[in-house]
Amino acid sequence: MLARRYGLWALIVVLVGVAVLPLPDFWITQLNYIGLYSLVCLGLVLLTGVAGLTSFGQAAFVGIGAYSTAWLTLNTGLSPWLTLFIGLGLTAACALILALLTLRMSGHYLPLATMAWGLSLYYLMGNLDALGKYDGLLGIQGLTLLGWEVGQGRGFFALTWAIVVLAALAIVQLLDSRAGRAMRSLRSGTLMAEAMGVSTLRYKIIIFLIAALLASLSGWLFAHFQRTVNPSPFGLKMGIEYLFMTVVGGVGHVWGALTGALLTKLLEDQLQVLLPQWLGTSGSYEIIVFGIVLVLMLKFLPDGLWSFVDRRVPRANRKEDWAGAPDLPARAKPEQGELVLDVQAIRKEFGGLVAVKDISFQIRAGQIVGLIGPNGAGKSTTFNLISGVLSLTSGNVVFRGEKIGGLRSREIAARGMSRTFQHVKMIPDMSVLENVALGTHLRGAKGVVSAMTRLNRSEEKQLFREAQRQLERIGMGAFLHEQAGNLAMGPQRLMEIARALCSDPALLLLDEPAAGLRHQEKLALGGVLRQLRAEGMSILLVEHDMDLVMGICDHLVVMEFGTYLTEGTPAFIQQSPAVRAAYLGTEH
Ligand SMILES: Nc1ncnc2c1ncn2[C@@H]1O[C@H](COP(=O)(O)OP(=O)(O)OP(=O)(O)O)[C@@H](O)[C@H]1O
Repeated sequence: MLARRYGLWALIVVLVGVAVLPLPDFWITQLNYIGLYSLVCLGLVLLTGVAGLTSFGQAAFVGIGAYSTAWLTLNTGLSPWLTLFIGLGLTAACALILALLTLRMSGHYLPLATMAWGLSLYYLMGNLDALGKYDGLLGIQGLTLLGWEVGQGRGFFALTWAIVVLAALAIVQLLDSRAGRAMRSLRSGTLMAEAMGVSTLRYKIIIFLIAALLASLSGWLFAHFQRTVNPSPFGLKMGIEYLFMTVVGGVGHVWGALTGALLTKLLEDQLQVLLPQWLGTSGSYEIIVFGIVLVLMLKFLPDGLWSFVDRRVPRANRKEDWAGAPDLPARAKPEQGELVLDVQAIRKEFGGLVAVKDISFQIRAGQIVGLIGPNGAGKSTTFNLISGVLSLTSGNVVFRGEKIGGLRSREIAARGMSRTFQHVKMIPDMSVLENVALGTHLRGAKGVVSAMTRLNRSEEKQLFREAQRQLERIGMGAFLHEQAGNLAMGPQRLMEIARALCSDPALLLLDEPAAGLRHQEKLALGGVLRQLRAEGMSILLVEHDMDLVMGICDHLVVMEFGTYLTEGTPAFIQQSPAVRAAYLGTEH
């Protein structure tokens, strides 16, 4: 725990030591390059490690930062400190356009798109006369800061590493915030995040911009350090190398970016000298070694070298400093018995298959309604139509008097409907408390800049207080600091319910909450649901466990082959010959 708390200070002490000790200039130069690479890799940690978006095109953003300051300082005489911001602006504009064009792509299309823009920008730099074609631009001025030379050697070292440490710190703080939790939820797909009210595209764009800006900043420093720019350090090969460094260091860890940049650069230098000596011939043999190292790393240490350290350093529980935080604002709740949900002849067709055929039913405030039927009856599809995960073919859903058919799931969540999933969706490497705090997303407002600068602390306390309150409400107060991935199935499902409750819903949709639970856990779940109803919550339950359904539901709606079969009290449904026949698969 001490290691985590004082790790950053240890790094700063080492950096100051390097700056003042009489190390050979060669090593300072190497560390300067490592700092420049680290900035790009930090962006890749966010982009690839956190959001799961693979980019081979980061070197192109380095190029935009480098070329814009090179051209502007050489041709207009502007100060590099001004051209920095012009370069960042240009990068942001390019990144925004690329993000809007490519971030909706999934699978292998996004990495291919990043390669395409990496290649395009490389050839653009190499073919424009104004940018000196492949010879590039020469004679770029060094940096000075308040009269100090910081363009070379130790001055540049201090400047670059101060920026790297500040950027790393800002990202660490960002990831531990409302915005950061939303970003961390992106890796497991968009379904859960959207259901918690997160605009996943918006956060992907923000991450893409941050990564591009860090790369551009690195390019600005690079141009004034090298005093010359040409296209080769900004090509696809370098784009791949940045990703290589980050994966080797640990793409899921902020400090993995620095580790990867450091070790890759050091190894590259040593191999460039040693391999030709050993082999008795010159050539880029280090690339071959890197290729082999990467394959072995992906096989045996896929989370990177930093994960090796991370696993061995104990993690302290989050300090519980939110006891006195004020309550989050709560929405007005419907009166007992008021109509909350009115499902009006909803229909879903998948090609020729009618999965849900004109289903109608209602839920009133303070009711637990069960949606039951044999496998494949269309329950989950109905559930997804109501919560906005699937679009309606026809029909409508009215929630608290407002038509919500056609709205996105996050828009429906904002209106007070919250859900859990048939297969638990969580962020396994976050604590239970942090996972549940994701449910408060719509009730907070602080964004990326407040998180990076820690101006979000009072809101964070409110969000964590609410998350703790909801966990205690369902009897999970003892699990706050447990890593979510370590929980058994029962507590995982309860955690999802607590997360859904954090959004202050008027209607809770539970998709097979008892699936995979042991008998005692089912009894505990039944108790929690009864307690929620007693507190005025309305619940729609899709469930196969008939003991649970019959024991807690006020009203049941039965489906079969996508159609409405019947509805009524549990006692009525138990007696219904049509329902029995449906479950037994006989004619009725
Ligand atoms: N995305 C999809 N594309 C095509 N068909 C689908 C899709 N989703 C569901 N279906 C089909 O719609 C029908 C209803 O499926 P659904 O999952 O809603 O049933 P269910 O009652 O929830 O079943 P279970 O109890 O097994 O979860 C099934 O025939 C299923 O194969």
